[in-house]
Amino acid sequence: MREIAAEPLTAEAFAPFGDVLEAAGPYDKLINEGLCGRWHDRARLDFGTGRAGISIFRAEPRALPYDCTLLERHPEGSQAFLPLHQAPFLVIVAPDAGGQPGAPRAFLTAPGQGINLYRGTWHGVLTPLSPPGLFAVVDRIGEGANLEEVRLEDPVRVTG
Ligand SMILES: NC(=O)N[C@@H](O)C(=O)O
Ligand code: NI
Repeated sequence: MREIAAEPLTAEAFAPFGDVLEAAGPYDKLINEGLCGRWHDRARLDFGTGRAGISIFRAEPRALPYDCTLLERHPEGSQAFLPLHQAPFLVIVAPDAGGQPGAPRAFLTAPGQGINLYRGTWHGVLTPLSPPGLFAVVDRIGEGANLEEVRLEDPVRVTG
């Protein structure tokens, strides 16, 4: 069993895997009569031959240390997880290594952060760490297979 420590999620560290969505730094536009900041167009969405869909996920909370036994990717589209709460959640990603996941990395979100996984990024499934585990998910709706799963021969234990 490999062991890795979860890192704080930052846009820089996550850049090879996707976007971090947060109201951080100066807003791009002030709208609604000056009553709303807009952090504009902050994610690289890609739905290939499909279309964008918004779904609601209610995922069972897990606990740290967390044993990750499966990684997956969506070859046909990006996937964004936008928490409908302010609780941190766990994000596990990995680079591609010849069509298989490479060395995994784990990130702990700050309250209010969401993520957008780039099309084809290896990742663990949605992993909340506290109830209610509610998220809006923006991903591809379309024909054809869009899920590749790899069960890890050497699971990864993620510590806090
Ligand atoms: N399968 C599904 O809709 N969700 C996963 O892709 C996930 O990353 O949680
Ligand atoms: Ni996924």
